[in-house]
Amino acid sequence: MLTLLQADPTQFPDLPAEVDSYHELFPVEAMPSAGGLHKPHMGYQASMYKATHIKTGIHYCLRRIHGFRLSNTKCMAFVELWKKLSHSNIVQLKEVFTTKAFGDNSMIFVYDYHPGCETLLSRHFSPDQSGYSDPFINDTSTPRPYSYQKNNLLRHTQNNKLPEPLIWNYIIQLTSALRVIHSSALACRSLDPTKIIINSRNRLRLSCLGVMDVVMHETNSTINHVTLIQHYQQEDLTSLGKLVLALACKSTVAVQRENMSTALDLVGRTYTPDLRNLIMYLLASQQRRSVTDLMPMIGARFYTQLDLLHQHADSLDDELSKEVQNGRLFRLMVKLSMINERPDFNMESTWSETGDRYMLKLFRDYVFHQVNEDGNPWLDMAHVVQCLNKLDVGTPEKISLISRDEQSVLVVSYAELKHCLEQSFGELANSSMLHHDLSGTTIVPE
Ligand SMILES: Nc1ncnc2c1ncn2[C@@H]1O[C@H](COP(=O)(O)OP(=O)(O)OP(=O)(O)O)[C@@H](O)[C@H]1O
Repeated sequence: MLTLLQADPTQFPDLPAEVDSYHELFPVEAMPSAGGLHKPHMGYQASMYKATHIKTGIHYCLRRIHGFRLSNTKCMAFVELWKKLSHSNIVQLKEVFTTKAFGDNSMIFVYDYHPGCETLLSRHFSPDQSGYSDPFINDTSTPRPYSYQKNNLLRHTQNNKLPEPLIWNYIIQLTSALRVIHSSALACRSLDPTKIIINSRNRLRLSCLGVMDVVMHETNSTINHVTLIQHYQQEDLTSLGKLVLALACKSTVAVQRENMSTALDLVGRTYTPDLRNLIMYLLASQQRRSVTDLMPMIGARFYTQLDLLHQHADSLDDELSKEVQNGRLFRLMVKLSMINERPDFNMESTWSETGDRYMLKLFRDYVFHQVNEDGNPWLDMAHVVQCLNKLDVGTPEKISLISRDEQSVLVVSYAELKHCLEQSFGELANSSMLHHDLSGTTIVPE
């Protein structure tokens, strides 16, 4: 449903009808009020839109960096690397281009669209979650007493403690993404709770990938970014440590330098030593760290995660197999409906009422228009499903089809009915201009 949302032109008069190969733009987040500015994003204003690809109809997420001129195309090498990177915990980058469609020079990053996601910040650190609002937050000049910070953090951790298995679940997903990113000689550079999206099943995805490489390359073109990658990768690991610490304390205040040791104490008291050790390792920025060193720390929790994923995949398989059956019956019903009571075909007004088609018409009555002894409608889904399945298979079982005036009875097998259906649909398909079925595959009339 979310993918079908369309913007109301009166509400968003400034939205262009088309941007490069995309149309039907819809702001993913509230647009700033008239005269207001979008939030700054590494020095640039940024906004997010859902959009539809004009040719394929596929939905994408466009991240627009306002007022950005690309004068150096060297950074596009990073874009190519990001485009090739595919992983279940990252939002796939599709393409990057510049556009004047918004009336300025904008840079557009096109990503896969994941409907119904929110950011990790809004899931776990939103201001309306009890205990998050910090009375000092709006007045940075007011000194924050140490005891206040400590008590506040204590209150947070005790009242809003996230279950430890959930935190390890996040760690496994995030390290999994970092592992492929770092092994592709790239760095995430935006590992913070506003740039990680999460769906209702706790699947995390790193978003905004590649933006820093383009924007920072541009503003700092003298620096050789390739030589800095290792440095950025180390920063990713520090950011991961901060993120896990913030999650464990359920507070972004925990990662402020002056609160860190209190926060680590709290983690030690609230969670297993393994979690604290992992955070300590990640925050030890004076030593060289690697994402692969985290694997032994995760240990057997990995198997738990794998088992949960397999269970989920099994339940999806079950659901999918039901849908496959539904699809099969749906196609059968479409064929029947296309034949039954067709007003005319090849100038023949009685085509659907004679021969094979007459039997199919009586069969339609037999399946869908049964009545009970009192003449009232008899609505039995199991009867419908059973009949359609027998028709699809073409069983030798015979049924009696009664004419509407009840003057004649035709005894016919499902195999014969199936033959009638295929013959009649074949005639229709042969004379239609488009020899395609509803799934887009060519119909070869039998
Ligand atoms: N690929 C995506 N598919 C669907 N929704 C997304 C996608 N990427 C981000 N979003 C959603 O778009 C919204 C805005 O994302 P954005 O990255 O701008 O976060 P933000 O919290 O507004 O951070 P910032 O203030 O730094 O821009 C968020 O609600 C996020 O859940």
